[in-house]
Amino acid sequence: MADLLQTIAQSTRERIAREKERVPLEQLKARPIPAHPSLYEALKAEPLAFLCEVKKASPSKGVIAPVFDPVRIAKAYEEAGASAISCLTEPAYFQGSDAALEAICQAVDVPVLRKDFVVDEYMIVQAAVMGAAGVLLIVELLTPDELRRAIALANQLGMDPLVEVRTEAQLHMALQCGARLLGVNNRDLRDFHVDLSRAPRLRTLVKNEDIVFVAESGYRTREQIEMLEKAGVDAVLIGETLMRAPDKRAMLTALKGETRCG
Ligand SMILES: O=C(O)c1ccccc1NCC(=O)[C@H](O)[C@H](O)COP(=O)(O)O
Repeated sequence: MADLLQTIAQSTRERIAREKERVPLEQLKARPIPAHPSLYEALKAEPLAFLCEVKKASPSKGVIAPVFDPVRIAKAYEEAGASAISCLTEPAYFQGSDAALEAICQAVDVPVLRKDFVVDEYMIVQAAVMGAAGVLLIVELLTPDELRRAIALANQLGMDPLVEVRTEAQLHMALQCGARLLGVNNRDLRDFHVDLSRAPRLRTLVKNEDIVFVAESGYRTREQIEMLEKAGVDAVLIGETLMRAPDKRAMLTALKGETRCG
Protein backbone atom coordinates (compact mmCIF):
# COMPACT_ATOMS: atom_id res chain seq x y z
CA MET A 1 0.00 0.00 0.00
CA ALA A 2 1.31 3.45 -0.90
CA ASP A 3 2.03 5.66 2.13
CA LEU A 4 -0.48 8.36 2.95
CA LEU A 5 1.75 11.24 1.92
CA GLN A 6 2.12 9.81 -1.59
CA THR A 7 -1.64 9.09 -1.74
CA ILE A 8 -2.39 12.74 -0.86
CA ALA A 9 0.22 13.88 -3.40
CA GLN A 10 -1.41 11.82 -6.15
CA SER A 11 -4.88 13.11 -5.31
CA THR A 12 -3.42 16.65 -5.38
CA ARG A 13 -1.91 16.09 -8.86
CA GLU A 14 -5.35 15.04 -10.11
CA ARG A 15 -7.06 18.04 -8.43
CA ILE A 16 -4.56 20.49 -9.91
CA ALA A 17 -4.89 18.94 -13.38
CA ARG A 18 -8.65 19.65 -13.19
CA GLU A 19 -8.04 23.22 -11.93
CA LYS A 20 -5.60 23.87 -14.79
CA GLU A 21 -8.30 22.90 -17.25
CA ARG A 22 -10.63 25.47 -15.71
CA VAL A 23 -7.98 28.22 -15.39
CA PRO A 24 -4.86 27.69 -17.53
CA LEU A 25 -1.52 28.83 -16.06
CA GLU A 26 -1.17 31.80 -18.42
CA GLN A 27 -4.60 33.06 -17.38
CA LEU A 28 -3.77 32.59 -13.69
CA LYS A 29 -0.46 34.44 -14.08
CA ALA A 30 -2.27 37.43 -15.56
CA ARG A 31 -4.23 37.97 -12.34
CA PRO A 32 -3.08 40.67 -9.90
CA ILE A 33 -1.14 39.66 -6.79
CA PRO A 34 -2.52 41.27 -3.62
CA ALA A 35 -0.10 43.02 -1.26
CA HIS A 36 0.68 41.26 2.04
CA PRO A 37 3.11 41.53 4.97
CA SER A 38 6.24 39.39 5.05
CA LEU A 39 5.86 35.94 6.63
CA TYR A 40 9.61 35.70 7.20
CA GLU A 41 9.76 39.04 9.04
CA ALA A 42 6.64 38.27 11.11
CA LEU A 43 8.09 34.95 12.31
CA LYS A 44 11.50 36.53 13.00
CA ALA A 45 10.15 39.51 14.93
CA GLU A 46 9.45 37.77 18.25
CA PRO A 47 11.52 35.52 20.53
CA LEU A 48 9.02 32.73 19.78
CA ALA A 49 6.39 33.54 17.15
CA PHE A 50 3.09 31.65 16.92
CA LEU A 51 1.91 30.43 13.52
CA CYS A 52 -1.68 29.40 14.19
CA GLU A 53 -3.42 26.93 11.91
CA VAL A 54 -6.97 26.90 10.54
CA LYS A 55 -7.73 23.21 9.96
CA LYS A 56 -11.16 21.60 9.95
CA ALA A 57 -10.03 17.97 9.73
CA SER A 58 -6.95 15.82 9.33
CA PRO A 59 -6.20 12.24 8.29
CA SER A 60 -4.93 11.37 11.79
CA LYS A 61 -7.79 12.95 13.76
CA GLY A 62 -10.79 13.02 11.38
CA VAL A 63 -13.07 16.02 11.84
CA ILE A 64 -11.55 18.33 14.46
CA ALA A 65 -13.98 21.25 14.16
CA PRO A 66 -17.52 20.24 13.07
CA VAL A 67 -18.60 23.88 13.37
CA PHE A 68 -16.09 25.69 11.16
CA ASP A 69 -15.97 29.38 10.30
CA PRO A 70 -12.43 29.92 8.94
CA VAL A 71 -12.48 33.73 8.91
CA ARG A 72 -13.80 33.93 12.45
CA ILE A 73 -11.12 31.52 13.65
CA ALA A 74 -8.35 33.43 11.86
CA LYS A 75 -9.53 36.74 13.33
CA ALA A 76 -9.64 35.21 16.81
CA TYR A 77 -6.03 34.03 16.34
CA GLU A 78 -4.97 37.47 15.15
CA GLU A 79 -6.67 39.24 18.07
CA ALA A 80 -5.04 36.80 20.50
CA GLY A 81 -1.55 37.64 19.21
CA ALA A 82 -0.77 35.16 16.43
CA SER A 83 2.19 36.35 14.34
CA ALA A 84 0.83 34.60 11.26
CA ILE A 85 -1.95 32.24 10.16
CA SER A 86 -1.61 28.89 8.39
CA CYS A 87 -4.63 27.76 6.34
CA LEU A 88 -5.11 24.26 4.95
CA THR A 89 -6.44 24.30 1.40
CA GLU A 90 -6.31 20.55 0.72
CA PRO A 91 -9.96 19.46 0.32
CA ALA A 92 -10.07 15.66 0.34
CA TYR A 93 -8.18 14.84 3.55
CA PHE A 94 -8.31 18.14 5.51
CA GLN A 95 -11.61 19.61 4.24
CA GLY A 96 -9.70 22.78 3.39
CA SER A 97 -10.47 25.16 0.53
CA ASP A 98 -9.00 27.94 -1.59
CA ALA A 99 -12.08 30.00 -0.72
CA ALA A 100 -11.18 29.85 2.99
CA LEU A 101 -7.61 30.93 2.27
CA GLU A 102 -8.69 33.83 0.09
CA ALA A 103 -11.27 35.02 2.61
CA ILE A 104 -8.75 34.84 5.48
CA CYS A 105 -6.14 36.77 3.46
CA GLN A 106 -8.68 39.55 2.95
CA ALA A 107 -9.84 39.57 6.58
CA VAL A 108 -6.59 39.68 8.59
CA ASP A 109 -3.52 41.94 8.64
CA VAL A 110 -1.01 39.25 9.65
CA PRO A 111 0.65 37.14 6.92
CA VAL A 112 -1.09 33.95 5.80
CA LEU A 113 0.55 30.67 4.75
CA ARG A 114 -1.02 28.39 2.16
CA LYS A 115 -0.76 24.89 3.66
CA ASP A 116 -1.16 22.26 0.97
CA PHE A 117 0.83 19.51 -0.70
CA VAL A 118 2.64 21.42 -3.42
CA VAL A 119 3.43 19.11 -6.32
CA ASP A 120 3.17 21.66 -9.14
CA GLU A 121 4.37 25.25 -9.62
CA TYR A 122 0.78 26.13 -10.55
CA MET A 123 -0.11 25.87 -6.84
CA ILE A 124 2.52 28.48 -5.96
CA VAL A 125 1.06 30.95 -8.47
CA GLN A 126 -2.42 30.20 -7.07
CA ALA A 127 -1.18 30.98 -3.53
CA ALA A 128 0.20 34.36 -4.62
CA VAL A 129 -2.95 35.29 -6.52
CA MET A 130 -5.10 34.39 -3.51
CA GLY A 131 -3.08 36.78 -1.31
CA ALA A 132 -0.91 34.32 0.62
CA ALA A 133 2.37 35.57 2.08
CA GLY A 134 3.87 32.11 2.07
CA VAL A 135 3.51 28.61 0.76
CA LEU A 136 4.42 25.28 2.34
CA LEU A 137 6.93 23.15 0.42
CA ILE A 138 7.35 19.60 1.74
CA VAL A 139 10.85 18.37 0.86
CA GLU A 140 9.70 14.75 0.74
CA LEU A 141 7.46 15.58 -2.25
CA LEU A 142 10.05 17.36 -4.41
CA THR A 143 13.37 16.59 -6.09
CA PRO A 144 16.23 19.01 -5.27
CA ASP A 145 15.75 20.69 -8.67
CA GLU A 146 12.00 21.04 -8.14
CA LEU A 147 12.58 22.44 -4.65
CA ARG A 148 15.11 25.01 -5.92
CA ARG A 149 12.70 26.10 -8.65
CA ALA A 150 9.74 26.22 -6.25
CA ILE A 151 11.67 28.39 -3.77
CA ALA A 152 12.79 30.73 -6.57
CA LEU A 153 9.25 31.04 -7.95
CA ALA A 154 7.73 31.74 -4.54
CA ASN A 155 10.35 34.44 -3.90
CA GLN A 156 9.84 35.92 -7.35
CA LEU A 157 6.10 36.19 -6.60
CA GLY A 158 6.88 38.00 -3.33
CA MET A 159 6.19 35.07 -0.97
CA ASP A 160 8.30 33.29 1.62
CA PRO A 161 8.27 29.51 1.20
CA LEU A 162 8.19 27.48 4.43
CA VAL A 163 10.32 24.46 3.57
CA GLU A 164 9.29 21.46 5.66
CA VAL A 165 11.61 18.60 6.61
CA ARG A 166 11.56 15.58 8.89
CA THR A 167 15.09 14.19 8.76
CA GLU A 168 18.65 15.49 8.94
CA ALA A 169 19.25 14.65 5.26
CA GLN A 170 16.13 16.60 4.24
CA LEU A 171 17.25 19.54 6.40
CA HIS A 172 20.60 19.72 4.58
CA MET A 173 18.84 19.48 1.22
CA ALA A 174 16.45 22.31 2.20
CA LEU A 175 19.34 24.58 3.21
CA GLN A 176 21.34 23.74 0.08
CA CYS A 177 18.32 24.62 -2.05
CA GLY A 178 18.04 28.06 -0.43
CA ALA A 179 15.41 27.68 2.34
CA ARG A 180 15.32 30.62 4.77
CA LEU A 181 12.11 29.60 6.54
CA LEU A 182 12.72 26.04 7.71
CA GLY A 183 9.96 23.91 9.27
CA VAL A 184 10.65 20.68 11.11
CA ASN A 185 7.57 18.49 11.36
CA ASN A 186 7.44 16.32 14.45
CA ARG A 187 4.71 14.27 12.75
CA ASP A 188 5.76 11.53 10.38
CA LEU A 189 3.37 12.23 7.52
CA ARG A 190 3.46 8.58 6.47
CA ASP A 191 2.29 6.97 9.71
CA PHE A 192 1.15 9.95 11.93
CA HIS A 193 3.65 9.18 14.69
CA VAL A 194 4.60 12.39 16.57
CA ASP A 195 8.06 12.77 18.14
CA LEU A 196 8.38 16.10 19.98
CA SER A 197 12.13 15.65 20.41
CA ARG A 198 12.67 15.94 16.64
CA ALA A 199 12.44 19.74 16.22
CA PRO A 200 14.80 20.61 19.15
CA ARG A 201 17.22 17.91 17.95
CA LEU A 202 17.36 19.24 14.38
CA ARG A 203 17.55 22.83 15.67
CA THR A 204 21.11 22.14 16.87
CA LEU A 205 22.19 21.53 13.25
CA VAL A 206 21.25 25.03 12.04
CA LYS A 207 23.97 27.61 12.73
CA ASN A 208 22.98 30.37 10.29
CA GLU A 209 21.10 33.08 12.18
CA ASP A 210 19.24 34.21 9.07
CA ILE A 211 17.31 30.93 9.06
CA VAL A 212 13.93 31.13 10.80
CA PHE A 213 13.37 27.74 12.42
CA VAL A 214 9.74 26.62 12.85
CA ALA A 215 8.73 23.64 15.03
CA GLU A 216 5.57 21.92 13.76
CA SER A 217 2.92 19.54 15.12
CA GLY A 218 1.83 17.99 18.38
CA TYR A 219 2.10 20.97 20.76
CA ARG A 220 -0.48 21.06 23.56
CA THR A 221 0.98 22.65 26.71
CA ARG A 222 2.92 25.67 27.93
CA GLU A 223 5.64 23.33 29.21
CA GLN A 224 6.21 21.99 25.68
CA ILE A 225 6.45 25.57 24.38
CA GLU A 226 9.01 26.41 27.07
CA MET A 227 11.17 23.53 25.78
CA LEU A 228 11.13 25.17 22.34
CA GLU A 229 12.12 28.54 23.81
CA LYS A 230 15.07 26.88 25.55
CA ALA A 231 16.05 25.11 22.31
CA GLY A 232 16.27 28.43 20.43
CA VAL A 233 13.36 27.71 18.09
CA ASP A 234 12.05 30.86 16.35
CA ALA A 235 8.41 29.93 15.74
CA VAL A 236 5.88 27.21 16.46
CA LEU A 237 3.04 25.95 14.25
CA ILE A 238 -0.02 24.87 16.22
CA GLY A 239 -3.20 23.43 14.72
CA GLU A 240 -5.32 20.91 16.58
CA THR A 241 -4.85 22.29 20.12
CA LEU A 242 -6.12 25.71 19.06
CA MET A 243 -8.82 24.33 16.77
CA ARG A 244 -10.29 22.28 19.63
CA ALA A 245 -10.16 25.16 22.14
CA PRO A 246 -13.60 26.78 22.57
CA ASP A 247 -11.85 29.99 23.71
CA LYS A 248 -8.95 30.43 21.27
CA ARG A 249 -7.74 33.64 22.87
CA ALA A 250 -7.47 31.97 26.30
CA MET A 251 -5.65 28.95 24.87
CA LEU A 252 -3.18 31.01 22.83
CA THR A 253 -2.55 33.33 25.78
CA ALA A 254 -1.86 30.33 28.02
CA LEU A 255 0.47 28.72 25.46
CA LYS A 256 2.35 32.01 25.14
CA GLY A 257 2.81 32.09 28.92
CA GLU A 258 0.97 35.37 29.29
CA THR A 259 -1.38 33.78 31.85
CA ARG A 260 -1.02 30.60 33.80
CA CYS A 261 -3.99 28.33 33.45
CA GLY A 262 -4.90 24.69 32.88
O1 LIG B 1 -2.24 16.03 10.72
C1 LIG B 1 -2.25 14.99 10.01
O2 LIG B 1 -2.95 13.99 10.28
C2 LIG B 1 -1.44 14.94 8.76
C3 LIG B 1 -1.38 13.75 8.03
C4 LIG B 1 -0.66 13.70 6.85
C5 LIG B 1 0.00 14.81 6.38
C6 LIG B 1 -0.05 16.00 7.11
C7 LIG B 1 -0.74 16.07 8.30
N1 LIG B 1 -0.84 17.23 9.01
C8 LIG B 1 -0.25 18.46 8.63
C9 LIG B 1 0.51 19.02 9.74
O3 LIG B 1 1.69 18.78 9.77
C10 LIG B 1 -0.22 19.77 10.82
O4 LIG B 1 -1.43 20.26 10.35
C11 LIG B 1 0.51 20.94 11.46
O5 LIG B 1 1.87 20.76 11.64
C12 LIG B 1 -0.15 21.27 12.82
O6 LIG B 1 -0.08 20.14 13.65
P1 LIG B 1 -1.00 19.98 14.96
O7 LIG B 1 -0.71 21.15 15.86
O8 LIG B 1 -0.57 18.70 15.60
O9 LIG B 1 -2.42 19.99 14.51
